[in-house]
Amino acid sequence: KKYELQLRFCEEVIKELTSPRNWIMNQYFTHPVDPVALNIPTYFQIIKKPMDLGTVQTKLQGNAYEKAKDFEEDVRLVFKNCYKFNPDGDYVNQQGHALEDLFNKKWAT
Ligand SMILES: Cc1ccc(Nc2c(-c3ccc(O)cc3)nc3c(C)cccn23)cc1
Repeated sequence: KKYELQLRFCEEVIKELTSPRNWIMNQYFTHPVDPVALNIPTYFQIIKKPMDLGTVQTKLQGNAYEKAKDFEEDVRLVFKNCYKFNPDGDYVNQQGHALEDLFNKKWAT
């Protein structure tokens, strides 16, 4: 029972993070980074564990997360990758922090 409730909460949170209402912030994080499209050939040398919020949502729907902690870890990996690749002050970095703030607010409730 407890597990289903946790899972439903994760669904609510990922829905909010990927909502078109938050497109300004989340557009960089809802799909896997495409190093060819973005002309960043070194991306996979810098980012060893790529992750994006679309993949998190697919994993959640496919029951790939044993517990909420595993879900949280993947969400935080998206932000960690963003800060590693996009230097402090860069626009995409700032959008990552803004989206992470939203996540922390929802996750803490
Ligand atoms: C030359 C250059 C510099 C910065 C970026 N960042 C960036 C990223 C990105 C997101 C998450 C992430 O972990 C890494 C990169 N996504 C984008 C998009 C969708 C458009 C423009 C820039 N974007 C792209 C190319």
